[in-house]
Amino acid sequence: MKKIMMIGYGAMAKEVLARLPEGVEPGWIVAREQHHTEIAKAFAGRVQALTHPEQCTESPDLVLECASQQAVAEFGEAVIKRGWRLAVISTGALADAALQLRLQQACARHQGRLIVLSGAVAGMDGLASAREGGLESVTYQSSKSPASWRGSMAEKLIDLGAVSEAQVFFEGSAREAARMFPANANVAATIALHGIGMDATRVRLQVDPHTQRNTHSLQVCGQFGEFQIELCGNPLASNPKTSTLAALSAVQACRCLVDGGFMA
Ligand SMILES: NC(=O)C1=CN([C@@H]2O[C@H](COP(=O)(O)OP(=O)(O)OC[C@H]3O[C@@H](n4cnc5c(N)ncnc54)[C@H](O)[C@@H]3O)[C@@H](O)[C@H]2O)C=CC1
Ligand SMILES: O=C([O-])CC(=O)C(=O)O
Repeated sequence: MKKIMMIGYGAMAKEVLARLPEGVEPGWIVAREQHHTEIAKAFAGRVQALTHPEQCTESPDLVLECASQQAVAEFGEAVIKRGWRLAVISTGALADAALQLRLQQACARHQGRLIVLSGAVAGMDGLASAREGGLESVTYQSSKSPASWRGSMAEKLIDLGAVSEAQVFFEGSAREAARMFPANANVAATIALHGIGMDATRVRLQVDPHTQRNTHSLQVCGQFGEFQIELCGNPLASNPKTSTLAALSAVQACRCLVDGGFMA
């Protein structure tokens, strides 16, 4: 049996835990203290609730971050320094160049591993391949419902209750998008990390009052030619900001632990 450590106990973490493949079980969940009683009840004491990964006295087969950019900053280095494998979904944390460097250095020094999950988007394999030949431009647009943008910086840039047509309210780099919209624009960072980087990747964020879905459009031009991808993702019922596919990418990483498959 493979044992994972989950960081976070929100919408995505619960979805992933509910879909864990046979042969994988949670051993530890790092969560805020107010969730510890809920965790004890949900797993009848079989899972240890922790406030920090360092409280774990064994070695998880995989540490899965499904929490926040802040959690990556808070715990990432400690996890990697123990030589563990850390798969992150809050990839926008790596828009902090100093943090990215610290995590990379920790990997090199301690034989740990940092895995960038593909999350809510597809095509990261092709984008990474295209980079080998040289990329000219990478443009990403995210389009979501007003409900998906509530509670984010979008509320300062546009009146979400008053939009009657799809409207772009932010244009900038992946680095800016990931830092300004930590719960909504991790995909921008994921694309940047597989492609031409945080500053050269162009990002547009749109609110569309006529959709319930999270649509990710990617346009890539380079020496290889060009490709476009449009992915219309169903959000999780428990969090309209978060696409179901993002949770499934974490489930797939867990499946690789048991079937020996390739973990991107
Ligand atoms: N890469 C991608 O394609 C995607 C990434 N995401 C990101 O995944 C993460 C999880 O998403 P959801 O579960 O939907 O969010 P959520 O808000 O439903 O749950 C997050 C949970 O993590 C916990 N948490 C946050 N920081 C923590 C910390 N430092 N220590 C312990 N617990 C902490 C919160 O208390 C909360 O329970 C978010 O950062 C989100 O932006 C979401 C969708 C797609
Ligand atoms: O789930 C999505 O559609 C994308 C998302 O929240 C993110 O990029 O952070």
